[in-house]
Amino acid sequence: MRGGRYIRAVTDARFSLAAGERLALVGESGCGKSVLASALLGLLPENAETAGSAVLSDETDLLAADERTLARAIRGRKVGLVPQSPAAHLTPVRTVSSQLEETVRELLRTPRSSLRAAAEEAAERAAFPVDHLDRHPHELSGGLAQRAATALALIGDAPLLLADEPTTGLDRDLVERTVDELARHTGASRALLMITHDLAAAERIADRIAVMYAGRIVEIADAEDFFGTRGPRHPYARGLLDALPERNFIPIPGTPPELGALPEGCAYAERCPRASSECGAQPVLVGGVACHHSEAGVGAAGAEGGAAGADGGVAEADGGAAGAAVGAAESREPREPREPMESMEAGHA
Ligand SMILES: Nc1ncnc2c1ncn2[C@@H]1O[C@H](COP(=O)(O)OP(=O)(O)OP(=O)(O)O)[C@@H](O)[C@H]1O
Ligand code: NI
Repeated sequence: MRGGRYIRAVTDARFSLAAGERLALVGESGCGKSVLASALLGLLPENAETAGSAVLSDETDLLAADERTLARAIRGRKVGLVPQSPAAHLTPVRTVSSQLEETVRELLRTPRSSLRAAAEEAAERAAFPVDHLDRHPHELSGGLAQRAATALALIGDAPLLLADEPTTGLDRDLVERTVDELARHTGASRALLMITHDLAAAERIADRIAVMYAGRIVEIADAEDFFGTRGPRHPYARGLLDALPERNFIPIPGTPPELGALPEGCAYAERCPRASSECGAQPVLVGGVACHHSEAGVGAAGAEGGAAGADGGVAEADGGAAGAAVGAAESREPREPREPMESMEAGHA
């Protein structure tokens, strides 16, 4: 960071993503979600450092790839990005058609004479109205700009879509429409990593939920369990759900810690109703939760603390071995459900 400060924006992020799976990464502002996404796309600033790996099923390591490989072979082709702010992502001075045509030409090598038809096809895929193709981004509503950006993200037929806050600033109706459209574009063989602080949007779309706090994934769970009767197991995740207006509407007291001044132990301890002296030691993610006092969940009493593996293969399949990953299938063929994992860590210098 400026002034020579070094912060670890993301630490020990471990997860897998199977072909066609939809994972929502949730957490409060500033917890490191976008840094994680940027790391996967090779879009971190020059002075950022990463460690570990993020491996696709064809063994491409997103963290090891150089800029040339990222630009030529990965972005758009293996990982499609649905941006946070479509209006800012689209080029203001060019029509939607010309931007689609350019991407079609680049990614699909479509001959000049067929570009317009290919752009129309790309538009239709994302439900962008063809009669708006000759408009400039500022002439579009928020929803249509989002569809234009989604159309661009889908052109390369990448097996993984990465959407960073795709619903920011949209009203509830539009949030639901956007999320449903993302669901339509993913799930068969195309996986989705959706970053959001909107838990309702996450619930609507995700198969699994990863909760991030102060740069770490503190819980990863099947969405059904997380939002259902079992509920979240990490006190922070529980707090997030309890804070929802449609649930208990009880905000979590306090604020997240500065990433530059994290405690040695659990970063949530100072806000946590369950904190004890044990929390001075960093809890590791075991069985899908990183907490010394994790909630056992309904009907599973006793899966406390260090009861590693009390939950069998729930947590990230690799049983807590160091390693994280994004695996997404390369082809449309069905794949085995879980990809191997490697570890990943990203920090800002
Ligand atoms: N380019 C950068 N240089 C220095 N620090 C950065 C940079 N980008 C992000 N950070 C820091 O990394 C931390 C994580 O930021 P990040 O943008 O990933 O949060 P986020 O979870 O995506 O939040 P939001 O929900 O607000 O988008 C923050 O403390 C932020 O200040
Ligand atoms: Ni962000």
